[in-house]
Amino acid sequence: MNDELDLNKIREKITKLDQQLLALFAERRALTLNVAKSKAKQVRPVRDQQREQELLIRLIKQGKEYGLDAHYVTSVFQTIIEDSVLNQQAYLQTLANPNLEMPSVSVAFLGDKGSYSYLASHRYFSRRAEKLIEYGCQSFNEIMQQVESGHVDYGMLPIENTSSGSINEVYDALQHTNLSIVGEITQPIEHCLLTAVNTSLDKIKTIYAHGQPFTQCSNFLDKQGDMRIEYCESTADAMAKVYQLQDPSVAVIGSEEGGQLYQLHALEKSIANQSENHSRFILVARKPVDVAEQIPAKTAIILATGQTPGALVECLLVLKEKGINMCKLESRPIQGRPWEEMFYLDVEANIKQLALQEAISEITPLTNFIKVLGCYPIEHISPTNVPSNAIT
Ligand SMILES: C=C(O[C@@H]1C=C(C(=O)O)C=C[C@H]1O)C(=O)O
Repeated sequence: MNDELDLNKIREKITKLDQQLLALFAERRALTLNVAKSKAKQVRPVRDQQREQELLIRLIKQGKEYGLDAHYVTSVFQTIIEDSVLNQQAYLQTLANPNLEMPSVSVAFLGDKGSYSYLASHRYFSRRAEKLIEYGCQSFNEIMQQVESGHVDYGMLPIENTSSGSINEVYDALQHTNLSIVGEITQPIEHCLLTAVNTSLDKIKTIYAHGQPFTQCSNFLDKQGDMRIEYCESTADAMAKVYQLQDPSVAVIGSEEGGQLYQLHALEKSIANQSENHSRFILVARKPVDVAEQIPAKTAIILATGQTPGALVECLLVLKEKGINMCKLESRPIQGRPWEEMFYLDVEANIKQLALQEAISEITPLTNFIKVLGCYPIEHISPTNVPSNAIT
């Protein structure tokens, strides 16, 4: 056969090219680490969106010469840049906190292998530690206790989801802990219906899952008619159970990636109510971290105001006056004090910034209680857009 159309030969060439691409990705990554070292010396911000935009416009133009679509080139390079920025941030964080540089770290999370918290932990530490010691827990309180007692270094806790909202249990646990928030990560949640054996949707009679995925897939479940629902402590527990049963009438809601660890396969994909389904996780530790000046930071604060009219507004006005952006406001009841609320605020500022320190000093007398829960690098990298005339 003509060599050009010999499938095995073509695939061999593709395999070789892919390997070369990987080597080039790694070489680029190493160069961007040198960029981070240079920025550390000059105290320049990690992100330079003007440089990113120039680079994207040039690549789109060059891509067109190779017959490559502008959207394809943009999305590939946005992913590469996101990795480069996050890697530089992780490097600068270890410079600012030399004690964080450890060959192995231990992390407690909800569930076992395959849970969304497990996937988030692995993704978070893939840039930060060579070895991850996993500690699966049965509840959020157990995670907190494991970190508080020094049994593990970190705890990974889901705090909000784009479709089901805030995770109240975690907010409540934060009221009673001395742990600090030291990091965050946003994990795409891609719910699938997974089964252990070959089967079809009409045969499924029982679904195992954690409460959160149930809420997030309510539209899909409503359409399925009569199905028994078995609530589990975690997605990983649910997956282990379904693997053990090897039954064509049972299924579990979980990620395809997590399911692979239990030899489960997807019967239905993308079953969440919202197609863009993400969970934000926070990482807690016994000691706070310093956030390097070159990195955008977020500070989490909890406070309780008196029952006077406008007390919260007064606090928020201080932030406005200091030019500090609040990116989240959540309220939760205070146990034992009916109708009183604890407010959780996330602000886009570093606790080392004078403006935030002054704001906290001015807010304190307006409150009955105030505590900084932690200051940590913003892990979300919004992609730099290119002008539409560069694409067309
Ligand atoms: C590598 C740099 O840092 C960041 C990452 C970039 C990249 O990966 O190309 C570009 C600009 C910066 O946002 C740089 O400043 O050159």
